[in-house]
Amino acid sequence: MANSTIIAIAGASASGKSLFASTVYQELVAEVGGDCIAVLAEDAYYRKQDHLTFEQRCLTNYDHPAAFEHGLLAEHIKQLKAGQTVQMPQYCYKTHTRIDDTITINPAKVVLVEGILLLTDAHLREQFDISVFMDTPLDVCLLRRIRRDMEERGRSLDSITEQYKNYVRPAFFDFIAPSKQYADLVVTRGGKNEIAIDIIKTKIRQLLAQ
Ligand SMILES: Nc1ncnc2c1ncn2[C@@H]1O[C@H](COP(=O)(O)OP(=O)(O)O)[C@@H](O)[C@H]1O
Ligand SMILES: Nc1ccn([C@@H]2O[C@H](COP(=O)(O)O)[C@@H](O)[C@H]2O)c(=O)n1
Repeated sequence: MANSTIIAIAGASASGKSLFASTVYQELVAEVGGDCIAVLAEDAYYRKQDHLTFEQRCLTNYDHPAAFEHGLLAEHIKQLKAGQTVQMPQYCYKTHTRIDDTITINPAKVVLVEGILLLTDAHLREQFDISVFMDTPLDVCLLRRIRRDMEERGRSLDSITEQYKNYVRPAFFDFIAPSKQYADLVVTRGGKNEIAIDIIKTKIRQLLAQ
């Protein structure tokens, strides 16, 4: 299957990107089937850090573009567009590195890609047909991140606070907020904005009908 449409969903950490992408995916996949739509996560492309100790990995700045293998993500998007299957890496936030398994992603007419720094990279931007920016207020993102990182990513309140002050907040102002200019659509209120979800679903249905 060639000529896929690639839809990027960017925005701050815990702005609702994953929820937005998975809601669109789940609601459409029931209707159109798994062959038509696929999801990639930028987080899956965090660099492998097997050569570092756990203590060293805790010091990495995970909000800087250098933390990601964006070249591999761009390559995978190109392969999907060319009708080829890719092996998306799997990432573990508890060990701060990839696990050995991969997830097979088959080419699909519409591919959703979600992640914090997607719109900051010119090579990636060239691959996107539609770009969405989740414009959730930063204090709301922080509250959601604290809860999520404690419940799902094995973090303490102290470690979340330190990482937020040193890396997450500065990266939002240095990289993420300036990348909003590249978005076609800006979504407020996070991953449960039903009107925005419906707009993207309607656009995808149109693409699938072509
Ligand atoms: N509009 C919303 N209302 C309530 N909770 C939300 C909303 N959007 C996202 N969340 C919750 O906030 C947390 C972060 O959302 P997530 O989609 O993982 O963000 P991101 O992928 O941008 O980091 C999750 O626990 C998610 O369920
Ligand atoms: N080992 C890691 C890797 C990443 N992070 C944080 O994840 C954020 C991006 O993922 P979202 O789902 O929140 O968009 C990013 O802000 C990193 O700080 C981490 O804490 N540990």
